[in-house]
Formats: sequence, structure tokens, C-alpha cells
Amino acid sequence: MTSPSATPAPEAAVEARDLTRRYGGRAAVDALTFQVRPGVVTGFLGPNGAGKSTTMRLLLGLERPDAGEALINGRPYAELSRPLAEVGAMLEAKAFHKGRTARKHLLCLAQSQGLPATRVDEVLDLVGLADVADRRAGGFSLGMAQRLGIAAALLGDPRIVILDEPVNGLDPEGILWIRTLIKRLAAEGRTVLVSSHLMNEMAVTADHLLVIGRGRLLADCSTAEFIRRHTDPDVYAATPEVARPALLEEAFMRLTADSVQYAAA
Ligand SMILES: Nc1ncnc2c1ncn2[C@@H]1O[C@H](COP(=O)(O)OP(=O)(O)OP(=O)(O)O)[C@@H](O)[C@H]1O
Repeated sequence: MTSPSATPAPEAAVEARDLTRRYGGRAAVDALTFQVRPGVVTGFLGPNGAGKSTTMRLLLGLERPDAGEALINGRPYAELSRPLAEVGAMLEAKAFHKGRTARKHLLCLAQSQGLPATRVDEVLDLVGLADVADRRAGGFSLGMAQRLGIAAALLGDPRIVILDEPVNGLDPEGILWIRTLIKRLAAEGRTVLVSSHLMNEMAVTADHLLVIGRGRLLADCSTAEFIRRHTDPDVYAATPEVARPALLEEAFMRLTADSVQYAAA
């Protein structure tokens, strides 16, 4: 039998090390250090302006850190040889050329990354857009645009998926669809990092939480542990276990109350 110490710790798929990004002298992301593990859904939470989107942009090489490192499979995004095959992301649902059809949009992306064109129809099927694949994406509803964004993120069949507010503005059916997909991606062993403002949604989707406020890490633990630690003990004790996910919002408010800030323009 192999002793646990003989097994090297797997390299974190997504990692921030002392990650810092400043705008005009103010730190939007402030010495953040965390790892995101495969096989579970990690929720990325924080009040408005906490630095979630900036952190995701840093991880995806869309911005450069002022200090520290943002790593995908141990390397900065810019050093990945086939980025879409390693990490898929949706930061903004409507990030496509409005005059292009959904299929054309995905084909262009596939070609630019050396991915097989056959993958385009696979992801269109996966997200339920096969029937509207030849319609111009500019006419898509928000729900359809979100699905197209997710199709683009999954084009390279990446082991890492990063989604910024994927359920924003969706109807209940769209929310349920994304929730089911996100859980399946994690169950397949992928690393899934998802930001959201919708606490009820995170409570039923995320296994693990990273919570930030003013660019700093406030919590890094399982969702159940987060609720236990940050809920009033009497309320926690009086709430049956099945109902405890509903306490996430209160726990989040208690933890982040001091971190809500609105910087003067
Ligand atoms: N390009 C930029 N130039 C100047 N300031 C910026 C820029 N991008 C972000 N910021 C500032 O950095 C801080 C963090 O913003 P960020 O969008 O990362 O937060 P967030 O947690 O994603 O917020 P939200 O939940 O509102 O989307 C905010 O104070 C924001 O105003």
C-alpha cells in the first residue's frame, strides 16, 4: 500500500498567488491567494466591486497583474499552447459579432484555435441551440446568448471552466439548465469556477466557496462550513439540515457587511 506522503499533491488547476491588480493606486484585487480544485463546483462570491471579474480577467490573461501570479495548470494563461483546450470561459454573454450566425461564430473560434469543425455541432447540441444554429446571434435572447457563450467555453472540451454570472437575467428554466450543466461538468472531474450574486442559486450549486471583499480573501471553505461558521448559532441550531442552504444569504451578508463599498468616481 502506498503511504499518503508518497503521492505528490496534484497541481491546482486554477491558482492565484498573492495576486494583485491596482487601478489608479487602488487595489481591485489585493494579494489574493487561492486554489480551485477539480471535481467540485466552486462559487466565487463577493459584493459589487469586490474584484471577482477582475480576478477572472487576470486568470484568463485579459489583464496583467501588478504583483503575484494567476495560473492555469501551473502556468500564466499567455503561456498555454492551446488555451481553449485547457480552459473555457464565459465572462460576458453577448461577446460575439452580432451579424454572425451562432454556427459561424463557433466555427471562427474553432478555426482560430485549431479545433475540429465537428466540435461546433457537438457543442450546439449540448447547449440546445442546434435548431437556431443558422440564425444571426445578434437577434438572440439573453438566455440564448448565455447558451452560445457556454457553447464557446466548451468548444475545446476544457478541463477547466470559468463562468462569470452565468445565470444573470435568465428565466427559471434557463437557471435550472445552467445549474444542471455546471454540476455535470464538475461530476465529470472538471474544475468549475462560477461567480454569482444569486445566493439561493449558489447555495444549491456550489460545493465550495471563495468569498472576497475589497479584493481580499474573506473565506475559502465548503458551502456547508461557510453557512455553519457565519450564521447566528441559535438560528443555525433551529434550522433543519435540509433547510440550511437557505441560510447562505444571511451568512454572506454577515461576513461581507464591512466590505461593501462604493468608490467615488
Ligand atoms: N478597467 C478598470 N478601470 C478602473 N477601475 C476598474 C476597472 N475594472 C474594475 N475596476 C474597479 O475595480 C473594482 C473591482 O471591480 P470588479 O468588476 O472586478 O468587481 P466585481 O466583484 O466583479 O463586481 P460586480 O459584482 O459588481 O460585477 C471596482 O471598484 C471597479 O470599479
